[in-house]
Amino acid sequence: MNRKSTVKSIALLKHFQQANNQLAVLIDPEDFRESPVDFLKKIPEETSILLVGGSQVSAGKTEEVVSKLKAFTHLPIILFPGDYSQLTHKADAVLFLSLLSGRNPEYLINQHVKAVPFLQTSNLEVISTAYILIDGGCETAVVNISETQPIAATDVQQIVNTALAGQFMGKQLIYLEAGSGAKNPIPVEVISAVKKAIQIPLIVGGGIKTQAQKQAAFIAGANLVVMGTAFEN
Ligand SMILES: CC(C)=CCC/C(C)=C/CC/C(C)=C/CC/C(C)=C/COP(=O)(O)OP(=O)(O)O
Ligand SMILES: O=P(O)(O)OC[C@@H](O)CO
Ligand SMILES: [Mg+2]
Repeated sequence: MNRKSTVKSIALLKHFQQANNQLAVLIDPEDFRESPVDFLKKIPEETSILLVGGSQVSAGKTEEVVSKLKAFTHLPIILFPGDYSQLTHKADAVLFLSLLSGRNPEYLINQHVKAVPFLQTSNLEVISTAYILIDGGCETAVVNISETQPIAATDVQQIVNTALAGQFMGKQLIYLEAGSGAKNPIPVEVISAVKKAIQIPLIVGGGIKTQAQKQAAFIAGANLVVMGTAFEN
């Protein structure tokens, strides 16, 4: 497969820091039933990262899907876990998400403590990520699972302050999330305000379905755009 397979040779955080206009495709292990070969053929040629994770995934599913994909692609696979039980040695890295928009200690710190015994036995690259949920105009899985509220898309000050708080805490990435299948993606005004304020790479995802929406997110300052639902069957 003629993709950007060179990415794997450098640490993935470095890749985020150095590259712009990157596309990551999100695979929800719980819903992944097609052949990995067909899936890899269908996603855009420009895809440089595969994210694997879901808000609720049954035991063993993530490892099974990562192994299947690994057999057919050199693209780096980064876990995007809704729960520490999704961790697997078969992936290359994990977004160590802390849900900073919410006030639920389980998703701010407790999942992380529970992940440590696994991580101590693993070579997974751990990428500390400030995960910020913005209202995308509909109910989303992350809101339901985490029992937290998203920040209103109009509250740009609170979003910027949350992102900067994450940076000051030492997070290595900011992820602005409208929620999987969101009606409204993160507004470009929000992306550019956050981008202007922070010095670390910015990931944007949720509700991005078209080339135009993806391009708008890049122009506003997203280093990496995540698309999932658009490529689900
Ligand atoms: C630190 C470790 C090991 C895990 C992080 C645990 C935390 C803090 C998670 C943040 C909250 C959360 C539940 C995130 C889920 C992110 C995700 C994979 C969303 C994708 O959602 P889908 O499962 O595709 O949604 P649908 O149900 O709509 O398909
Ligand atoms: O499924 P979509 O809406 O593309 O969202 C991708 C990702 O940001 C969800 O966590
Ligand atoms: Mg899903």
